[in-house]
Amino acid sequence: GQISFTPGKNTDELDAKKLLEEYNSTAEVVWNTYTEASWKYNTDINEANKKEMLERNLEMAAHTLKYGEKARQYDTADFQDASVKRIIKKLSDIERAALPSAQLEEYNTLLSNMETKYSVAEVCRENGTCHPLDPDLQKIIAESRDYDELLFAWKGWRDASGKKIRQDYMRYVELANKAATLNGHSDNGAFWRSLYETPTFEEDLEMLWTELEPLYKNLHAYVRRALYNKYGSNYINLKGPIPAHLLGNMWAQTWSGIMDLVMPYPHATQVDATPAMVAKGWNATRMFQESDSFFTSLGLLPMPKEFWDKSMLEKPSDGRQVVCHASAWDFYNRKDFRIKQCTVVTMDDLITVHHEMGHVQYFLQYKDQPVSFRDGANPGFHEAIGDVLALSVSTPKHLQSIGLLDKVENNQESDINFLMSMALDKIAFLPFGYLMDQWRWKVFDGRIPSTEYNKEWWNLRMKYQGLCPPVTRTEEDFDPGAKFHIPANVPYVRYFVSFVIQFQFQKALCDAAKHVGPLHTCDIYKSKEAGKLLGDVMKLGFSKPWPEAMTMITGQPKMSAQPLMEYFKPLIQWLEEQNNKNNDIRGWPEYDWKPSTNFFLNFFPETKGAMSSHRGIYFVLLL
Ligand SMILES: C[C@H](N[C@H](C(=O)O)[C@@H]1CCCN1C(=O)[C@@H](N)CC(=O)O)C(=O)N1CCC[C@H]1C(=O)O
Ligand SMILES: [Zn+2]
Repeated sequence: GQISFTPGKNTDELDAKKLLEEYNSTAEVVWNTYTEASWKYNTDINEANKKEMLERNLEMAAHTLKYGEKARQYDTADFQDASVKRIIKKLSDIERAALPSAQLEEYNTLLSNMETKYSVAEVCRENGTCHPLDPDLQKIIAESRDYDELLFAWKGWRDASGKKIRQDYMRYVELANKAATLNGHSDNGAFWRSLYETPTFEEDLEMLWTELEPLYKNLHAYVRRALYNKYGSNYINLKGPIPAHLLGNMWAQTWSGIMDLVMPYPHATQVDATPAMVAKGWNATRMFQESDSFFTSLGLLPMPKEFWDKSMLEKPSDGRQVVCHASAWDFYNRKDFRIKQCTVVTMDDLITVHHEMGHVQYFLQYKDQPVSFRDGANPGFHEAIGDVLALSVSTPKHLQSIGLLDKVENNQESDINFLMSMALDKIAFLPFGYLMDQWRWKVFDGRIPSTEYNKEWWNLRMKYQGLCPPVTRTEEDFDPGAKFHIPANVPYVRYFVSFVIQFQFQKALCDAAKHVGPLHTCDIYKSKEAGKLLGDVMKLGFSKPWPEAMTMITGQPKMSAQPLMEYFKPLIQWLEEQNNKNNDIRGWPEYDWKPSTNFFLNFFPETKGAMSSHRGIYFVLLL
């Protein structure tokens, strides 16, 4: 047929293949050098390490620019090799390397400053003790049942973190958008969405949310009732939003921290393995070994020696400042893979261990792909792997088999207890996973101007999560900046995608493992068939469009909420009955209700406990 080509473009496929070989071998060296410098900075925050990391980042950008410009010379329309076409297309988007060098330096400096401010932020009491997020403030938010102590941690963290990066963030948005437009995108949000290669991506997400919202509203109503029983009508309105600091997590993104307040049947099987982990002297290494054993039980790959030698599995006690937010690292030399996690010995962190180990398993499985393909089929796939295995590990049966639960019964009440604990993480998360990038996409495309950053943040928190701030917020605040992924410039809708597809994967793997019975009781431990399904998809990396990978696992190419709804079916019915029995409405129509605020405590949190003393009275006299 007619040979089509763009005048002046190179259509020589062999040429292109040679270019890609050169790109791949040089990229491994440049990316490895940068990643080592980034690791050094993340595990020892100081000016020297920051300087080195920024320099290596510029070298990496120069490499991206050089090969990006070469890649753009090709017209691949008539190429035979689909992989060559796919890599040329990916290289042609050079992201931040498109910025003029002065702006690239400014951009990289902004990013490292924002992430550092977040990572070193702490909240100090009047008596001089200061609390970092990890582990102090997270522990208070998860364990305290004192409304004002929770407010101290919640407000303190936002004052110490988000508030401090608002200016940086405004400039970051400008530069991120400039880089995106220089690469042909309308804005940075459009660039982020393009990674899914799905023209109907936003509509697909909205449809999934529409299907899942009723589950969330039933859970929200039930939890609101439990919090009403605990904190009373001054602080909880049964027809209104829930104050955001009462859900057991600093961002109210998962609610398993308040399982004790919502436990359906206190006398049936317990589900929290934390006490047993502590009693049996588990430490971080033990938690990672347990996870490694689960992966290898499926026939997947063990962690290499470098992983155990070079990872940072606990918060250092030698005074070094580190980025504590857990993360998994690929060093792009096919040998070196690490996790950095300030691990604490809790069930919640055992789940995070599996999440991070899922990333490293993916790194290991695709390590022999060209660097351009060393990514998830889509970002949601990368987030789902570890969580799928954690669905099996979390079952009471599996926890008992590893000595973390003693009494396990097979009855309806125990089932409901288990499903409630899972719903507090998986269903509670959905609106948060969805709203994070709803906010950012609107910031990038200009629908949210910087004068309304915080107002629109709380509008979305109200609309999707049915939460309200416990104290008045203004545009002096910057609450989105109090969540790691915002200063760290990490997209978030990947987690919403993951929380949906991980149940599709679980259903498919449980079928492969010949599981019989309800989906929520499935434990794929030791199933080589399940492991093969997952391993074969991970080996592909980013080499094929994700619907092909989805079809390899589930037999069909689309995201679907059905398996998640099947998994939680028994609980959804139970919640409906409970909410009807309590005559509780679903939703928060009294959206402008506010919890009562104790004036002194909001402005003088240290006066907590000193209220009855002279100071309080003195203040009144002053007034
Ligand atoms: C605890 C977890 N840390 C992230 C993750 O593991 O995704 C870290 C930080 C940002 C990216 N990242 C990586 O490790 C990447 N290098 C992985 C990759 O290679 O793509 C995290 O942030 N989570 C887990 C559930 C919800 C969310 C949260 O806690 O809000
Ligand atoms: Zn992840």
